Amino acid sequence: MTATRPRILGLTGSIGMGKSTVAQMLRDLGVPVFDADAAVHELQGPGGRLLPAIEEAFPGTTGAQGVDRPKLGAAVFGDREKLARLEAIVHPAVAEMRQDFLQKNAGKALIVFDIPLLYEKGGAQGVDAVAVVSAPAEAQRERVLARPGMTEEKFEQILSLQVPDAEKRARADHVIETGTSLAETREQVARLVAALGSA
Ligand SMILES: CC(C)(COP(=O)(O)OP(=O)(O)OC[C@H]1O[C@@H](n2cnc3c(N)ncnc32)[C@H](O)[C@@H]1O)[C@@H](O)C(=O)NCCC(=O)NCCS
Ligand SMILES: Nc1ncnc2c1ncn2[C@@H]1O[C@H](COP(=O)(O)OP(=O)(O)OP(=O)(O)O)[C@@H](O)[C@H]1O
Repeated sequence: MTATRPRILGLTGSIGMGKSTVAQMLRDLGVPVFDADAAVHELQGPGGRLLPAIEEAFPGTTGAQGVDRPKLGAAVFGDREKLARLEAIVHPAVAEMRQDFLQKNAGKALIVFDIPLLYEKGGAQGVDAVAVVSAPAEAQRERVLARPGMTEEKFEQILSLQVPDAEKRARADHVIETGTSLAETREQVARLVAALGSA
C-alpha cells in the first residue's frame, strides 16, 4: 500500500512581490500554509533556540529581544560568506519545522510551503508544483522602498542575491500576478486552489 500525503504547493517570489499577501489569501480559503519567514522569526525571536549559535557567529547581534534584525541584515546582506554562515545555522532548523508541519497536516489534500528562497536554495525538489508571485519591477521597487528602514542600497543588495523574477516566472508551474488589484489576485488564487484540489 502506498502512503498518501498532501499535495504540496511551493509558494515563492522575490522581495516585495506580494507573497505574504497571497499566503494570507490561501489561508482564507482554508489551505494550511507553512510560513518559512515566520519560522525564522520564531527561531530568532526572544528565547529563540538559534540565539546562542547566532551570537557566537555574529557577536553583538542578539539580545533580550532576540536577533537585532537590522544589525544582522547589515552584517550579512553585503557579504556572501557571512550570509552563507547564517544560512547554515538557520536553514536546517527551518527544514525541521517544515517536516513537523507536514506531519501535522498529513490528512489534508493540499498544503502550501511559503518559501521565499525556494529557487535560490533548491527547495523546488520537495514540492509537487511551484507558484510564483510576480509584479512589474516598478511596482516591486515602489512597495519595497516604502518600507521603514529600507534603502536603495539594501534593496539592490537583496535583489542581487535572488534569482531574477523573469527566471522564476519561466521555471514556475503557476504565476500569480500581483501587479493588478487585490481582488483580481484573490480570484487567481481561488482558481488555482480549485484546480489543485481544495484543502
Ligand atoms: C538577516 C535577517 C536577520 C534580516 O532580517 P530582516 O527582517 O531585516 O529582513 P527579512 O528577513 O524580511 O528579509 C528581507 C528580504 O531579504 C530576503 N532574504 C532574507 N534572507 C535572504 C537570503 N539568505 N538570501 C537572499 N535573500 C534573502 C527575504 O526573502 C526578503 O525578501 C534575516 O533575513 C535572516 O535571518 N536571513 C537568513 C535566513 C533566511 O535565509 N531567511 C529567508 C528565508 S527562510
Ligand atoms: N494585487 C496585489 N497582490 C498582492 N499584494 C498587493 C497587491 N496590490 C498591492 N499589494 C501590496 O503589495 C505589498 C506586498 O507585500 P508583501 O508583504 O505581501 O510582499 P512579500 O513578497 O511577502 O515581501 P517580502 O518577500 O519582502 O517579505 C502589500 O502591501 C500589498 O498590500
